[in-house]
Amino acid sequence: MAGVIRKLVQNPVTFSKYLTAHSAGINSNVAAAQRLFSTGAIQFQREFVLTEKTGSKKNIGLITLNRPKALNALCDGLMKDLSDAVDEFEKDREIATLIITGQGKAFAAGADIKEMQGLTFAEVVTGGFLSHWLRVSQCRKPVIAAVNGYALGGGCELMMMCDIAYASETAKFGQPEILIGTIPGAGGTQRIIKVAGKSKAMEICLSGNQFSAAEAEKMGLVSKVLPPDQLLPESIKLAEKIGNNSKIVVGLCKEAVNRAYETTLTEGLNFERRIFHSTFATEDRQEGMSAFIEKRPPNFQDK
Ligand SMILES: CCCCCCC/C=C/C(=O)SCCNC(=O)CCNC(=O)[C@H](O)C(C)(C)COP(=O)(O)OP(=O)(O)OC[C@H]1O[C@@H](n2cnc3c(N)ncnc32)[C@H](O)[C@@H]1OP(=O)(O)O
Repeated sequence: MAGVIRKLVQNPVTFSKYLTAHSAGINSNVAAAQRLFSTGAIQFQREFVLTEKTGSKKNIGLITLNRPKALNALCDGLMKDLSDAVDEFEKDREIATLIITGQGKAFAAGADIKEMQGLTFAEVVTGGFLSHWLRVSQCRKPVIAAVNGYALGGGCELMMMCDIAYASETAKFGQPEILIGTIPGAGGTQRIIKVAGKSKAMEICLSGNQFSAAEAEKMGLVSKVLPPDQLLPESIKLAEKIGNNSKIVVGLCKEAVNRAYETTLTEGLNFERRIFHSTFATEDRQEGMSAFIEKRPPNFQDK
């Protein structure tokens, strides 16, 4: 029974037809499927994105961009699915850390050129184009990009929206928009410069040249380069390490680090001090320090 339902839910269209067809009939199957969803035993498989709870405590939300035939080109549907998946894991109190990776030989080969090709200025200005794109950068929980292959254009920008990036030795990066008559539109001209400086940012954005994972690591775009078979296990290990800390304090720490992007050093230092003070209002700060003194591991309650 569970096997049948598992197959059905892996295809949302089939599943929704199934639910309709059986609404008046074999309701026990429907109820069983709903039970599996509600216990989290099965995650809803969207058209362009797979989600899975992983790690030894099942507290890591793994999101896999799943449009491999088009090298995970970021069409509107995929970005909507990605945004929904981030919503799902952000709401789930058990999930500590998110990981985004790609199916096949690409992380993402950029925005969908076929979808953009016919658009006019009026359509992109008035049509809410890019409206789903901010979701990853607005996630309160830490997000790790596990870059398995091409991260080009919007794919490189998506990686930079994440908090930490690990890359496979085979990954390729670049902002090739200039080669197709446009410019990066989701942070490429703004975020590379913060880590790599003006000369590198200009070189990357004006030439459209691809660069290797080793170069990305050297310029600080990714923090670790790994053999392909180690990419996901090492990303999960890092996500679990982060997940062992207090969720509330991790969220505050992420906010403080991100503030450095947006503000002056003096304002950033003031903000950091206030956030530091605010951790003293949490039970987890008390627990962490007590655990150290009592020479035992902390038992954080996310309070
Ligand atoms: C919805 C929000 C939009 C936000 C916009 C934000 C601003 C961002 C702009 C961009 O990202 S512009 C796109 C930048 N990316 C590129 O220019 C890369 C394009 N792809 C390539 O250069 C090559 O595909 C490759 C990555 C170097 C790989 O080459 P390879 O020879 O190995 O494979 P292909 O045969 O070229 O590709 C396979 C398959 O995938 C389709 N495809 C690849 N990239 C895209 C893409 N960006 N958009 C749409 N489709 C893509 C490619 O067309 C092939 O499919 P078929 O044509 O054979 O059906």
